[in-house]
Amino acid sequence: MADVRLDLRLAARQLDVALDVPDGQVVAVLGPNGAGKSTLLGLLAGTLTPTAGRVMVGGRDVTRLPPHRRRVALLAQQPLLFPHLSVLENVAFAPRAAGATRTEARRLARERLEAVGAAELADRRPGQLSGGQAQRVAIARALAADPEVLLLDEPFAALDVAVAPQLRGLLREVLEGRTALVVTHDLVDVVTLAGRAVVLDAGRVVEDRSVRALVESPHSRFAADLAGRVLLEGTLAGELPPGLPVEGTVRSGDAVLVRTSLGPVAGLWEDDTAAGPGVRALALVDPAAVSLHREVPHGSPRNCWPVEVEGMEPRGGQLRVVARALTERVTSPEPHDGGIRGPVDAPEGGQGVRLAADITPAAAAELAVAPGRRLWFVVKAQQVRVYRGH
Ligand SMILES: Nc1ncnc2c1ncn2[C@@H]1O[C@H](COP(=O)(O)OP(=O)(O)OP(=O)(O)O)[C@@H](O)[C@H]1O
Repeated sequence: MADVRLDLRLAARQLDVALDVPDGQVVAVLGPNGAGKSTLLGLLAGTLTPTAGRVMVGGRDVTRLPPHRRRVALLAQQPLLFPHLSVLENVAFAPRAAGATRTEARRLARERLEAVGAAELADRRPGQLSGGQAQRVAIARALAADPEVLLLDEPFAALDVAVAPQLRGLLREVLEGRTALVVTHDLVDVVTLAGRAVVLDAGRVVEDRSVRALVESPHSRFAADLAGRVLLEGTLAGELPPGLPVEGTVRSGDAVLVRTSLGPVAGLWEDDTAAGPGVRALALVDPAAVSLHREVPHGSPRNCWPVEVEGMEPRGGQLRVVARALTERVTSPEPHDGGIRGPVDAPEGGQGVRLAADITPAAAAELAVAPGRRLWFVVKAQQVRVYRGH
């Protein structure tokens, strides 16, 4: 195994990424469509050539080396096996190309097939394999090349959901202690395979943190979506809800207001660092903490957003209601309880912010939730986590 250090630009695709991956670390590479994930893997594997920069693998500069001399193996979404060769010959191909004798290459191929639970498939042709079997063979082939770095491009995307868990287990074993980059859109892959997550957007790294930190306190909308949360960006407001004993500097656990495109959002500052008005802040809303109402409810400090329902989808035993915020915004009107008195018009741009609430099917039926229906999304200030943005 080896570490990877890269600092690459590819002008034609507006990619500019620098990344160091220590020996033995598995990094999930995430980001929206067109962010540059596959381009990054292509540059590492050697199928694309950078405009500038370099790739180091274990201290070797491989930037100008052809793919087969990099010791970097790419496992693609489709297994891409040679159709005219048997499974054994497919796996033996890489060691053969690297100079092993026919006997030695075949012995190694059998060993690799054994390791991925596909020994009995050795004599078949790729056309006689299921999708999951073919992907096992592709894993064996990638390993047979004895790579120092493994690249995986959405390895389960083309597979039946029923097959993915077994292969994920296998891949987890295979990746143990290896240096690898895994491109995926799947949260399950991220948490089971990787310790670190890098989020790309428009060819740049926008987040680079531990998987745990990423899903707990996402900084990008993409990471928040992945973690099933709603992220509202803004700045800490200068004035605080009346009655709350917080002035000026804000410390962990304090009640705060964040000015967002939805208007002021009330939450709790949960950041190790103290902050003051004007600091860039992120408010994280857990859809499980959001309730739906026909009317604005009264009570403890709450954020209340009028919304128009867009749709619903099953989520565990719940229904996730996705809705767009409408313009005006109101929070509970009692002056004594620290709520923001309303109604308050949300600034331009607030309309259209997408919010989500997880409710029981019974509640959905009771409220007659359906696309186009106007309701109130309500979340207690105490359940909105606020932390520093970048
Ligand atoms: N073969 C190509 N020729 C020219 N431009 C391309 C090519 N493939 C991708 N691009 C462009 O390069 C940029 C990065 O694309 P890339 O495929 O790396 O994104 P991605 O993050 O892998 O997306 P996805 O999640 O959709 O696979 C995009 O702007 C895309 O339109």
